[in-house]
Amino acid sequence: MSTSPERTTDSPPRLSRALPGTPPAAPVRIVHLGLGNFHRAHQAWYTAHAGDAADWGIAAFTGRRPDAADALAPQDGLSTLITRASDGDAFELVGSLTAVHAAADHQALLDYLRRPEVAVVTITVTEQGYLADAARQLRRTEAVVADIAALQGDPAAPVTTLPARLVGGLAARRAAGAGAITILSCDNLPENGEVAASVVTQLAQAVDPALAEWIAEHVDFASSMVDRITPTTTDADRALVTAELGYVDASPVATEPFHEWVMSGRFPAGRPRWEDAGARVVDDVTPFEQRKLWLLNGSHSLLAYAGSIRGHASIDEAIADPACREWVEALWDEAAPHLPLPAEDVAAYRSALLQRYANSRIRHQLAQIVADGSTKVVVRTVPVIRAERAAGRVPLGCATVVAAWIRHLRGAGAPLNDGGAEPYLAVVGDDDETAVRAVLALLGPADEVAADLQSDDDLVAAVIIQLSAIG
Ligand SMILES: NC(=O)c1ccc[n+]([C@@H]2O[C@H](COP(=O)([O-])OP(=O)(O)OC[C@H]3O[C@@H](n4cnc5c(N)ncnc54)[C@H](O)[C@@H]3O)[C@@H](O)[C@H]2O)c1
Ligand SMILES: O=P(O)(O)OC[C@@H](O)[C@@H](O)[C@H](O)[C@H](O)CO
Repeated sequence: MSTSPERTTDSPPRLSRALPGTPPAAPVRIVHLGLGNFHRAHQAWYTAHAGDAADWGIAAFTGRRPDAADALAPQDGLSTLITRASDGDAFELVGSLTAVHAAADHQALLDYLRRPEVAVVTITVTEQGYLADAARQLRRTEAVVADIAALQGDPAAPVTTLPARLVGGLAARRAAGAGAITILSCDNLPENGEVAASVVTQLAQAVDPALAEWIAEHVDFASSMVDRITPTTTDADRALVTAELGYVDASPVATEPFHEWVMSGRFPAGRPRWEDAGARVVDDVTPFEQRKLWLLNGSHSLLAYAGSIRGHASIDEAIADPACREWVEALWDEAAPHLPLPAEDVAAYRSALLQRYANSRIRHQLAQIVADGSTKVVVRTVPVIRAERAAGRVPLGCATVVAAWIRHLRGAGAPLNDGGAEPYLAVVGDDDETAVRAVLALLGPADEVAADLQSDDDLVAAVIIQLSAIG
């Protein structure tokens, strides 16, 4: 669908539902937490394309700062999706956001969750937003401790962390007798539904064990693998929308044509017919998650750290560098044998990824992808390192990710942007061998089934070699 409202004045009008040709607002039946670009290119797009879209409006809340709600409220939640193929752009007005709110508008969140017709809460708050450690235990940060105290005093008290916002909302739903609901994570985390369940349940337990019991009986924590490369918006994107469509959109979103959503959940209160837009509901999302996290996100991290150190600014530039391409292929060769999917599917996925990365019109900035390595490297790379070492091989591609990330933590390449980097920053300044062993100790401590990575001399040697090989 391409929408081009008539131009009525010399200065272009602001996008809003008052413009001709804009879709009507649907009743709110979905709440979203983490109103960012990806939500609008993905879940909001799928919802707009469901056959029953007219019944499913979204009330979206930002994760922390109010900016996205401030930009979208004056335009009634509408935004323009620019689907950016390698040979041109297509424009579409996405109208599934019925209401937008700042995260601080906690009472609005409680109000929505009290409504029985609200059936699904979707989440895109980044990996760090879950406040889970590697063992999925809720991190008792200052903000979490303050939120627990606030909810113990009053379940409707304003809170700030994702687990507490959900617990407050579920307490309101329980008190209103509004019944079962699905919480559907759409972040790049393995078993993201289980992670959400774990942090919400632990926080609820600390607030009120009876609420935790209610949650166990009434809340369906669904998992999903989500995919659509969606960079941050540029001024050029905004100018393009005005030039092409004749209205001012303060916050359009540019994205690639490819999109994928594979989910697993029970959806006791219903859901839109997302499969009409290509989504798949499966029993077990794990193979799809592993394929995406190890191949796509793992190579994105590699390209972001190594590529920016080598002077590149975006994914398309980095993948055109033969050295980066070789490391990416090595990483994929290491991950592929451990994916529980047919070899031909994995090969097709790899070749599609190369085409997606080469789309120079997307210009996905490495400075965006480098963020939060302390949470991302561990889930994207460590499982493959362990599987390859168990098979008796030294994984050079994975070693390159770790080496490039250490160089990044030492100040090379794109600027560091990682709230969880502290423990790593404390050790990367040492000599190479000490630093590599200390980083591997943090990334891969011993557990019941696996040895610690820091004592693996062959792996340590490979990472040290790659520290200089990156250039
Ligand atoms: N952009 C993509 O290509 C893409 C693709 C697949 C999955 N994702 C997932 O979506 C997430 C968001 O991506 P985006 O492009 O929309 O980013 P964005 O920066 O546009 O939006 C991020 C949202 O998360 C919130 N947030 C950030 N850190 C938070 C924290 N610590 N606690 C609570 N809320 C927090 C922000 O307030 C904002 O609402 C990613 O981290 C990833 O897990 C993104
Ligand atoms: O969004 P993040 O920070 O988890 O990871 C950065 C990119 O790897 C990611 O956004 C991908 O582009 C995306 O996952 C593609 O679907």
